[in-house]
Amino acid sequence: MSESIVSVKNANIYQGNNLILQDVNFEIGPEEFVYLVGKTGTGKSSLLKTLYGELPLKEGTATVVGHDIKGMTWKTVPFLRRDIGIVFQSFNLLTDRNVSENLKFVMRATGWKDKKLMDEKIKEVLEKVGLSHKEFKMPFEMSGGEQQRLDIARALINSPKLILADEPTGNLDPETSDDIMQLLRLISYETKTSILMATHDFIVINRYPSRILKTENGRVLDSMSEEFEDKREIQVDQPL
Ligand SMILES: Nc1ncnc2c1ncn2[C@@H]1O[C@H](COP(=O)(O)OP(=O)(O)OP(=O)(O)O)[C@@H](O)[C@H]1O
Repeated sequence: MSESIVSVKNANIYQGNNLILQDVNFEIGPEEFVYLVGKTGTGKSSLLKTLYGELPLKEGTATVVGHDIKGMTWKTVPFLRRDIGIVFQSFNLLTDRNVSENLKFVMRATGWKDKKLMDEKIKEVLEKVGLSHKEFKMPFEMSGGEQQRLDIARALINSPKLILADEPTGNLDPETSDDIMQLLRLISYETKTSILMATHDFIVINRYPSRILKTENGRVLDSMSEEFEDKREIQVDQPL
């Protein structure tokens, strides 16, 4: 695999002192779309949080878009966050600010200053997610699908090479989930962004098949590995 976007080697993932996943090894290449599946409580969010610097990496190594995750501090995490996009199940929008202000908040926090450039970028990302002309809408005036589109627009502000998405369709009905999946896949394709997406949504996985990482029994299984093919352990034909 050429230059990895994510590289995790012999990593142990902890919540506090509790070991959640051990000896985690995988790489994600440019433009790859990878699902992260597994039963509830098996460590999907913990793994993602470690990759975006919310949980410390105590053992092993991980590189995310060129950032060494080990030893990250509150001072260095913002540099990592500038280079990745994060999409949440619960959208995490500022409910008292409109669409444009939600985007500007992130822009200011990540060093944007030029007003004209900011307006241009806002127009560009809103167009990309299908929210053109909605810049003055408040989150409560928008449907769940529109709020998720705004969350995705926010993740795209700094043109990241990687999006980490934690159950982005978890709060949406099947039709809206499908729209959001199409959008994420389009973004991955058009903007050459790698995406690692945690999901329980087996309908989505079967409809848009792609590589799968599965958390199970304290390990991460990789559908690309020979071990996985031999054992045929990952079957996503039922709710996870
Ligand atoms: N803030 C926390 N403090 C302590 N333990 C936690 C915390 N968050 C999660 N855990 C524990 O870590 C383990 C893994 O949880 P995690 O949220 O990573 O799983 P998950 O696969 O993402 O689950 P879900 O599919 O329900 O989101 C669980 O045993 C959980 O109870």
